[in-house]
This record gives sequence, C-alpha cells and structure tokens, in this order.
Amino acid sequence: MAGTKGLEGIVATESSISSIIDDQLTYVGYTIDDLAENSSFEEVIFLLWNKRLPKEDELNALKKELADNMELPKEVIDHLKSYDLKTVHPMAALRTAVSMLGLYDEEADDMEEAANQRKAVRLQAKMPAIVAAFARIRQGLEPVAPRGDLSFAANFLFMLNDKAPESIEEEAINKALVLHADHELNASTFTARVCVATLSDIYSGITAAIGALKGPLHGGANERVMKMLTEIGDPDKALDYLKEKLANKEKIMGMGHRVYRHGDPRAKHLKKMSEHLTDLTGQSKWYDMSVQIEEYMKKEKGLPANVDFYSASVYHSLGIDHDLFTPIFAVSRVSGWLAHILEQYENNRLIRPRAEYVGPNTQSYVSIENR
Ligand SMILES: CC(=O)SCCNC(=O)CCNC(=O)[C@H](O)C(C)(C)COP(=O)(O)OP(=O)(O)OC[C@H]1O[C@@H](n2cnc3c(N)ncnc32)[C@H](O)[C@@H]1OP(=O)(O)O
Ligand SMILES: O=C([O-])CC(=O)C(=O)O
Repeated sequence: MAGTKGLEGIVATESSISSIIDDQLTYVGYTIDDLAENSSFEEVIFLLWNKRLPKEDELNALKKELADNMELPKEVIDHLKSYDLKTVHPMAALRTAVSMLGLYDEEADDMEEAANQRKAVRLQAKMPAIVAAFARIRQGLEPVAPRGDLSFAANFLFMLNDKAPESIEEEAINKALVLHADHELNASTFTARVCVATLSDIYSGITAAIGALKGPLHGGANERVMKMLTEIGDPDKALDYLKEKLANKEKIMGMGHRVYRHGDPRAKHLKKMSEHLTDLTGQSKWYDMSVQIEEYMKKEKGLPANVDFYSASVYHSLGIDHDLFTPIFAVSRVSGWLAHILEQYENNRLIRPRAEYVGPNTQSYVSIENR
C-alpha cells in the first residue's frame, strides 16, 4: 500500500459542479472567463446549487431571499462583541460565529433536502453579515443592517462601510466573488465533504471548511501576499527581497498551485482589476511590485501566480483591512462548499481512506517504573 503525499493526483469523488482540465476552470461547463466578464455572484450561486443558470424571476427571487436572510441573531452579535477584538483574527471569529449560527437554527439537524436548501440560503446570506459586523464592532461601531435593494456584493460593502459603494467598487467585489466561488476538490471543499459524509450537519461542514481555508497554504495566502508587499514597500526592492526569501527556502505567498502548472485562469482577471484600481487610487506601486514578483517567480522557479496573488492589491485598493481578505474569500467560497455538501448528501458514502503504517513494529508493554 503506497501513499501519495498530499493525495496529489488522486481522484476522490465524482462531481458536476466545477472542473479544472488543461488549466481551464469551468463552473457547470461555463468558463470562468465568461462568468467573470458577464455574471453576477447571485447568478453563480444559483448555477452552482442548481447546475443551470437562473431565469430572471428565479434570479430575482434568490436575490430577495439572500437580502432577507442577511440579518444576524442578536446572540451572535453579542458574542462577537465579547471577543478580545485586538487579538482575534476575523477568520477565527467567522469560524466560531458560523458554528454558533447552528445553535440558533431550528432546522440545523433536519436532513431533509428542502431544509438543507433553506439552510444553504441562510448561511450564504449571513456570512458577509458576520464579516462586516466583526469589522465594525472592532472599530467600536454598531453593525449595519443590510438593504433589500442592493446586490450581494454591494450589500457586503454597505454593511462594512455604512455607505453604498461606488459602481466600480461593487463591480470589483462582484467579480472577486465570482472568481472565488468554487474550485473542484480544493482543501476546504474536501474538508466540507469529508465532514458531512459522516451525515453530520451543514453548519459542521461549513465550520470545518472555514478552518481549512484559514491556513496560509490555502485561502490564508491572500493576507500574507499583502504582508509581503508591505514589507517590500518599494518596487525597486522586490527582487532582492525575493532572492533572500528563496535562498532561505521560504515560500512566496500567492505563487504556485497544486493543479495549475502553467497558470491560474482567475489570476489574469484580478491582475487587470489590480492595475485599474491601483491606478485609480494613486497606488500603482502595489501593482508594479506584484508584476515584478510574478515575472521573477515564473522565470526563475516556473511558478505562476494563483488567485490569492492579485486579489491582495485589489482588496487593499478598496480600503479593506488586510485580515479581512481571507474572510472575503470565505464569503464567496461558501457558495461552492454548500453546492458540494448538497451533492455529497445526494449520493453519500463515508469518506475514509487508509494510512500506510510506518511506525515501530509490535512492541511489548513496559511498566512505567521500567521505562
Ligand atoms: C486559493 C489557494 O489555495 S491557491 C494556493 C495559495 N497558497 C499559496 O499561495 C502559498 C504558496 N504556495 C504554496 O505553498 C504551494 O505552491 C501550494 C501549497 C499552493 C501547492 O503546493 P504543492 O503542489 O504541494 O507543491 P509543494 O509545496 O510540494 O512544492 C513543490 C516545490 O515547489 C516549491 N514551491 C511551491 N510553491 C512555492 C512558492 N510559493 N514559493 C517558493 N517555492 C515554492 C516548493 O518549495 C517545492 O520545492 P522543492 O521540490 O525544491 O522542495
Ligand atoms: O484548488 C486549490 O487547491 C486551491 C485553490 O486554488 C482554490 O481553492 O481556489
């Protein structure tokens, strides 16, 4: 029995949600380029959950349902207020708050398909509200209630800033949400599927997935990209910084990917947005620095930028706190997690691989005084 480290190349399930073939990403057969250029995030949610694009009335109904379900239980807000707001990372707060939502959902353990679909809407709607509420509470401000007339992307920025966004800001967040929504069997999605394959509930699956996304080798990389750019500070210093990090065998955040070998098809959309937004806000240095890093890593290491790389300078240009970058990823990816959880329930079997034992051979117990 030979293991494959990190399960590289192992096909662990069938899925009809998204695919990566020859460096091309599609959601239910629609290319990510087509969706990034044309669709709203709400359309993508519908697509992932129903495996088809919505008609106009269906899209309007989903938009309304999402806006109607964004408000958080008072207990969750009170709980967010009780954290040590100087030290708690928003991903940890999000993980805990999502788990807590399960306590206040009467249908939490109802495994009927219709109940699971209703919970999916509630979770999708409440995730941006949790992130925005946490961000406001730690500034000493009250959470802002969502507005029924705003899109999902605009509502998130509205709840965050207590101000309706400019159309360019709404467009940028909408596109980022579309680009991050699903990605085949990435680590957090796999985590969600493993969890619910025990027939545990949706809240457990999403809580587990948030924990997996938080790590720096996965969604947590986008915050670290901005940390790196800030440390470099000036495009002229980028190459020396990279050489030193690589000489010390340190990883460069936002670079490389387990599946894409020639490039992540989502990165070019974020790169274009980064160029535009950093130019508009007079902060082109973040874009220039990012381009230098990308080119050097490609040439010297053959490693292309992944989705986390340019999203950092995009979110920074929108004035978003750096530790909220990964929570924004979660606000989008929960749509994919939910699609995979529903798909797992539809055709479930416990996920239980084997480990190759490499420890000592059979030993005889030694009493404590003789060790
Ligand atoms: C949304 C997402 O999750 S996208 C990924 C976000 N994560 C990051 O950006 C973190 C940085 N990147 C990485 O750590 C990796 O590229 C991963 C985790 C994304 C993929 O990793 P894997 O397929 O497991 O590759 P692995 O980590 O085994 O690396 C293979 C080789 O490339 C090198 N390498 C891979 N990524 C990087 C990097 N970002 N910087 C420097 N070297 C790298 C490794 O050091 C290793 O070199 P070696 O063979 O000389 O030891
Ligand atoms: O697929 C992966 O391994 C990581 C990734 O890019 C994602 O989750 O978007």
